[in-house]
Amino acid sequence: MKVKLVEYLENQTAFLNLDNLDEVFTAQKLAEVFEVKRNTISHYLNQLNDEGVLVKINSRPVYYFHKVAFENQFFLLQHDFYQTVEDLEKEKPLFEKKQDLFSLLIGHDKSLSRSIEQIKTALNYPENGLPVLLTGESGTGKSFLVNLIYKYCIENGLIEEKSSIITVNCAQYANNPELLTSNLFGHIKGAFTGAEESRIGAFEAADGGILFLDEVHRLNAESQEKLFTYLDQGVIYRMGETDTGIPIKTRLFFATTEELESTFLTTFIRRIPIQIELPSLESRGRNERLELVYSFLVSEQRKIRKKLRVSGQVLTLFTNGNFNGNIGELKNNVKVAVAEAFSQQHAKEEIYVTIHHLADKLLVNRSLSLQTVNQEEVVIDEMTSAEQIIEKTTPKQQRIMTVFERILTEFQANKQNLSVCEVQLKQEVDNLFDLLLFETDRQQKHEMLLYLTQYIRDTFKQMETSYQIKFNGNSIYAISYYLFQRGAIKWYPEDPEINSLVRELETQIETAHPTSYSYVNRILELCQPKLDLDVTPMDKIFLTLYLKKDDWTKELGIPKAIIVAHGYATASSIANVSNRFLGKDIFESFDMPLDVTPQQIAEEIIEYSETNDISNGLVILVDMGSLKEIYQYFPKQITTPIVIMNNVTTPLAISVGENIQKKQDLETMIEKATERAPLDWEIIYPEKNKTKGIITTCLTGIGTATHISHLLEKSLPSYRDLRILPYEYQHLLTKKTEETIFSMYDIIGIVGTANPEIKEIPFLSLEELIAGDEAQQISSWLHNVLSSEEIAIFNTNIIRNFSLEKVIDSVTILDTEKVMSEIELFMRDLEIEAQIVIGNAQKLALFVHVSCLIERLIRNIPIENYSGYEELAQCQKSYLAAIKKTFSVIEANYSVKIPDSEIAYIYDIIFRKTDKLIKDDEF
Ligand SMILES: Nc1ncnc2c1ncn2[C@@H]1O[C@H](COP(=O)(O)OP(=O)(O)OP(=O)(O)O)[C@@H](O)[C@H]1O
Repeated sequence: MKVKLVEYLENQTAFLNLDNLDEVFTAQKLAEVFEVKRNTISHYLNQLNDEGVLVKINSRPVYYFHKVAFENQFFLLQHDFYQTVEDLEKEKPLFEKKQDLFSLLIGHDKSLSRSIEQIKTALNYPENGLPVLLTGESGTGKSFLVNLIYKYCIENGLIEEKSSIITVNCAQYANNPELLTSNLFGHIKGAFTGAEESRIGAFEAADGGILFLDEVHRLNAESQEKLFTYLDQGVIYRMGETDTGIPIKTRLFFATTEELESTFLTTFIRRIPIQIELPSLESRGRNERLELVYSFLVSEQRKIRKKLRVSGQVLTLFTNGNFNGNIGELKNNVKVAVAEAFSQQHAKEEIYVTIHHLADKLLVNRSLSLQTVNQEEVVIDEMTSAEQIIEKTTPKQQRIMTVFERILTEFQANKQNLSVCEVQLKQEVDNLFDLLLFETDRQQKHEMLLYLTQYIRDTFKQMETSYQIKFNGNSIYAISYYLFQRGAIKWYPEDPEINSLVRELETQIETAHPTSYSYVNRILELCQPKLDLDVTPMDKIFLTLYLKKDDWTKELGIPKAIIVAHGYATASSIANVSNRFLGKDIFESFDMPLDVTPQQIAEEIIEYSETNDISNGLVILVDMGSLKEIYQYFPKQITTPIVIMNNVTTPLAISVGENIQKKQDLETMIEKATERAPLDWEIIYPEKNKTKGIITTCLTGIGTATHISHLLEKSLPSYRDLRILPYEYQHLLTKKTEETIFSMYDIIGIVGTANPEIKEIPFLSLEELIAGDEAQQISSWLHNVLSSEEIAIFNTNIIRNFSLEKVIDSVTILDTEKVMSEIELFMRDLEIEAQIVIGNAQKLALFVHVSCLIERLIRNIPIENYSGYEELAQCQKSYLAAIKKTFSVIEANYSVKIPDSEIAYIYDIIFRKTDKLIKDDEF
């Protein structure tokens, strides 16, 4: 009875109207429906309310409805009990989710969102829509998608309800091409031996509906020809009929698992304007794979009708497994595992799926050894939906969404003028991040969180080195927690009005804080591939508002100031209060563990000074400990005066901050501070001897520069007196030795993929290093740093570590062997096409550059600007065209598109290196 009652209410709730609540939701009416006493029903209803299954509205009469069904249909509810409908309506979000049939597709809001947009465009195209070709490996959901399209067409009145969807799998007719033609186009009597009657084919059967040709690359010649006639003229000819064509209106969908390079497909593709590639399971994000697993488990639970408990390890293996048969194979594996568990435990109340029920293949999978995120086990009963499981594992998501909605509402209410409401928006974001910081239990050693924090920390370090900035220590945690909690948020406004509101806000934020915005973009760009992020404008808005600072730039001409204190938030709160009081972000803060040693404090400060422009001095406020102890660890490379003061308090920080703002000299500042209260202080003046450093750099960004630096570090026998410093190429190129790094270190050389042309500093190109001829050059830089034995070791290591394979292997995630053979092919084609001979050095450079380039394209972060492109394009049209043409090998193999800017960089590598600009007419 109780189960029936839930089922009944679940169905009814889907039709609930809050403005006019139906009496089927009252105990009275339900008692009538179930033909039991009102008291009995009331008892069950209240019990189900206590269990959180039903929501109760305590008005007159009292209403009960199904919570999950309500949430699926309308909006999320925070409680199970409300005094009135109005109370409940207060939780109604500003922007309701719009559902359509395609939302049944997992990935509709992620990997498939662009494809669904394209499909809708094709379907709604005037007259009869446009034909669409779906490509993708087996099991990626091509048939599933076409069936949904059919339902969508009916639901939206694009085709009539009675019209059909006809599917023909062309591969099934491999041995009987005639039959395929006849089945598709029909035949007239006598068309071939045995054709005793005229027959219609699939085209005619699908007239007014949808025709889906699966494995279309197996179409025989005759059918191809007939298909082209249909595509060009809209008529078909039955077999044996040449005169009268039959006009047909069917919406055509094709699918193929083949690469689009066979001759037939090439001719065919020209006639099909829309091609959609369905992503392989592996290329879908982790969250999306998890969603698929949950939804398959839920549907299995519905079949066995028993409580299903699934171990975390099983979920991890399903999510990370290697399934060549993609979603189809994953689905089968889930089915088999549940069936296996069920057959062993069918007498039990609850079926527990563990790794013992998995196919062996899954267990030998590499994923088991990968220390990736471990899922928590889930329990699924008849009331659990896949969305619920996802939601349960990520409860804070809702808050993030609510804050985002509030921000949008605020922005809208202020006539979309950021300058008027920025303070409130910033406040909202700060509160949210504070909440995430304080409510996310740091002890909760969630693998994912640890991984995220570590990765964000590394990313920040990278950014700090390349941009010479310093992030607040807390922001590493705040951003990691944000990304952790935000996880798989699916909500992204589909409503065009809200969408444009979001864009408008993003644009205004970008205009108001271009530097912070560009840092945020860079952070997200660096994190996106590693963290499986689905970056939305919401992230950019949140993070820019959170991180924005007025003094990212260096031209303030005042000393930098930091507060270092023991305790979880002591330093950051003094810094926060002081900065707010001073109206400027004067202080950075370092929260140190209680047991930190003076040496660690010194190291933290040294690191800060390495990555920040401290040429105007550095003021350090600490809370305790002997200053002498701290500064004895300061190395020789400090080139600027440093002030250290002890016993930091908020009033002291404010006083120092005020003097910093007034640009007082350091001695005066100390004098003023000591007037307030006695305190210990020290000033350290710089010595001349700086630590030596080698810069690594790369045209294509700091990522590759960092990889190169690791290889160099690995080659060094000791790392004591030499630092390897990855650095942004563009900064070196424009600022040369004015960059702070040169005042911090005695730079003895630069290694990289492009020469930043700094006169005073020797440069060694990566390809020279790989070629090995110039290895001595780098060791000659090291004479004063390493002993001769160490140099010998270094030389051997360099030869080993800088082999071409090693370099490519370490700079990209690609399959080195495969990518090398493709680049080789590309270079050969290019030599033929452009009638040139590419020198060995350029070849080495191309190997490294192009493999990084392929990876960038796969990750969708190409370099999009190339200064002077117009001019280059005019003078070197044919060479650029030749590169572009030969590059199509790589484009096709990786399904990527290469932008003109990247072509220009390749041009540079091949031609500019030789320093002779070849005129087009020589070509
Ligand atoms: N986006 C999706 N969301 C939920 N289920 C999906 C999705 N895509 C595919 N599936 C499921 O995966 C299974 C395999 O999909 P489908 O048979 O459509 O693949 P296919 O690409 O047509 O494969 P083949 O080329 O082998 O015919 C289907 O049972 C479908 O239920």
